[in-house]
Amino acid sequence: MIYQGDSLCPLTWQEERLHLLDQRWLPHQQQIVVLATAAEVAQAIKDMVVRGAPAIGIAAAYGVVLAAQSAYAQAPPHWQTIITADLQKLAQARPTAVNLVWALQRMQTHFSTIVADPVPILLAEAHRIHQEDLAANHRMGELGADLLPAACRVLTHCNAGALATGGYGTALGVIRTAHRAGKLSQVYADETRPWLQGARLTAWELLQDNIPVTLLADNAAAALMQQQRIDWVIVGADRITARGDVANKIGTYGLAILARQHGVKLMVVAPTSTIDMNLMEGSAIVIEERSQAEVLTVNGQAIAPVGAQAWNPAFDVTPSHLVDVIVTEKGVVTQPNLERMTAIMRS
Ligand SMILES: CSC[C@@H](O)[C@@H](O)C(=O)COP(=O)(O)O
Repeated sequence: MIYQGDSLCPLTWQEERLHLLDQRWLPHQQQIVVLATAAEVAQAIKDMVVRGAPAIGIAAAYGVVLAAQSAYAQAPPHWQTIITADLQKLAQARPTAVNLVWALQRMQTHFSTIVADPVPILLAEAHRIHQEDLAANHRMGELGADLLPAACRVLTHCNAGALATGGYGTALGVIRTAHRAGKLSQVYADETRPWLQGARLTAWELLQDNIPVTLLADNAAAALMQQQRIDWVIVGADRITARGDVANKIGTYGLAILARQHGVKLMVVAPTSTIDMNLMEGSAIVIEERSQAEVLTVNGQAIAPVGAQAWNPAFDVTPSHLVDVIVTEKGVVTQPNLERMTAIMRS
């Protein structure tokens, strides 16, 4: 297991290498993968060894350090030209989470000022991106928990926890803080088919912190809300547009509709690095489609007849009018729209 201070963390930089806690094998095995090249980092992001929007961004930042390390060793004056292909590989690893290109752009802002060995400067920036994300999560945890009533019953979807971020988590950061404050009476987690982030990662992560969790098959959420057993749905995001439309794990949109129908509130918790002010409409967000095998098999075992096909979008888009509140590290946006999103980004 990897820790940042007292926070579980999916990745760390040690001895000039990126170490990842391999999320494909949790909760049964805790394997660490050690990566030495940017191409390996891009592949690890594609394969979901590391996943979750902020964690993907942080991993990509360290990927740039690995690219620069190798390019500078090869031909010092030409390192920036040599790493172009690596930067492209990293940028294309997964399309939906904007944190990936956000982190790459942030790393590249230093390129024009670097005159000698780029590694110390780029490594310092990657560490900063990581630490800022951790701090943002703690802040969002406080802001989000403040919005919850006493004895609150919450439902979360996918894994927007320490494992998906630089540590502590976004949606799970709010749940952690609220739990510590004694404000939660029940935490439900959707199993989150097909990759089972909820069953495998969220349930594991919460139990590591001794936070009791009740797992739901995704299709049980409607009945739970109908029985008035949920007060807030709390989720993370992969990309939020300028008017507040939210791309997040497939199934979030369905939960948002259910929540509105049953008078349940929807909270989206995401750092400003997840907000893409260049896009207005959620329909413009590129939604990753993953392999059919993720739906047709479980643990490598077929669960459907040979010949069945599957559609496997990794994310969906929830329109802003179904979102009650977006919590960022800069503050809270209620009933998000362009004006309010612009104001928070400028604050
Ligand atoms: C803080 S993580 C926010 C999102 O990235 C999370 O909710 C999510 O959808 C993760 O999807 P994944 O496909 O596991 O990378």
